[in-house]
Amino acid sequence: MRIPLYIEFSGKNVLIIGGGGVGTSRAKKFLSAGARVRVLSIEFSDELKEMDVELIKGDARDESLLEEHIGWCDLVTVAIPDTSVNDAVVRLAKKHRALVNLANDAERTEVVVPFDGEVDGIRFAVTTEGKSGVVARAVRDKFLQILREDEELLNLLRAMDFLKRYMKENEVPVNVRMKMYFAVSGDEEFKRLVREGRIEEAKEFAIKYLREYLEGKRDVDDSVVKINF
Ligand SMILES: C[C@@]1(CC(=O)O)c2cc3[nH]c(cc4nc(cc5[nH]c(cc(n2)[C@H]1CCC(=O)O)[C@@](C)(CC(=O)O)[C@@H]5CCC(=O)O)C(CC(=O)O)=C4CCC(=O)O)c(CCC(=O)O)c3CC(=O)O
Ligand SMILES: NC(=O)C1=CN([C@@H]2O[C@H](COP(=O)(O)OP(=O)(O)OC[C@H]3O[C@@H](n4cnc5c(N)ncnc54)[C@H](O)[C@@H]3O)[C@@H](O)[C@H]2O)C=CC1
Repeated sequence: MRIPLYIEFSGKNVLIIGGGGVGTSRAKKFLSAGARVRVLSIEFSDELKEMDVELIKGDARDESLLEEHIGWCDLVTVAIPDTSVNDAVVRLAKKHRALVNLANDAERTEVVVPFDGEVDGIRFAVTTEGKSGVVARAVRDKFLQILREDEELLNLLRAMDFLKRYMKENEVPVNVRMKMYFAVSGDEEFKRLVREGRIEEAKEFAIKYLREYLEGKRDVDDSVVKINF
């Protein structure tokens, strides 16, 4: 089963097999994340020729060539119509401990490159695992619209991010931090300030709440904490 992860790609080596439309879009994505990108292909798109990527002219059916470049990479993407090279890619990637993305075989791919979106620091990724890119795109757009219209949620993120940083900087112990996240975010006064977009006041309220708790002026029941690690 595949699980979602956000992985730092800067400094990682990515090999893309196939320099057509799909290979070019993958190259852009990994390059913008700071990866070193190498494209192995018979032909290259004009766009790729202008990009900061290494172009290796060759046929992926040549196994020694394939192994040389798979040995270099952390992740290999197959973006050619011919699925017959997939077996060799999967085998060599296993040998050299590289991750495999098969853009030409959604069922078999180890890594999925999802449709992703971001609104003011909230990131999400959507995949139908190959059932339909059109639908995954529509879901992505729907999520974007929902988040953009939810000013309250975006304000809550700003206030909660501030509270977390404040407590970590001030070395508030983790059990108290966990308690505060749930207690403060569930407090009616805090919620009202967030709803009304009064972020600075919400931040001040959160710090005051924390101080009162630490000074024993406020009692918070352990049951407010919704998760226990
Ligand atoms: C498994 C996966 C590969 C992976 O993980 O790498 C995969 C596989 C395949 N896609 C196909 C087709 C389409 N792909 C798109 C678009 C995108 N597809 C992407 C990801 C993924 N595509 C992964 C899972 C995503 C999921 O399913 O949820 C995006 C996000 C990222 C990217 O490609 O860089 C990119 C967004 C670009 C953007 O946002 O601009 C569109 C629509 C469109 O462009 O709107 C269509 C046509 C319509 C359709 O098919 O619905 C085909 C069939 C080819 C054939 O029939 O031969 C296969 C192969 C197969 O199914 O085996
Ligand atoms: N978003 C996705 O994940 C999508 C995936 N696909 C899949 O990706 C495949 C590639 O799509 P496009 O980039 O549009 O095709 P394309 O035909 O534009 O590009 C293919 C590239 O691969 C190169 N190539 C072909 N055989 C090769 C070999 N043996 N060794 C080295 N290079 C070789 C060609 O020179 C060309 O540059 C499609 O056949 C389809 O299966 C298609 C659409 C979307």
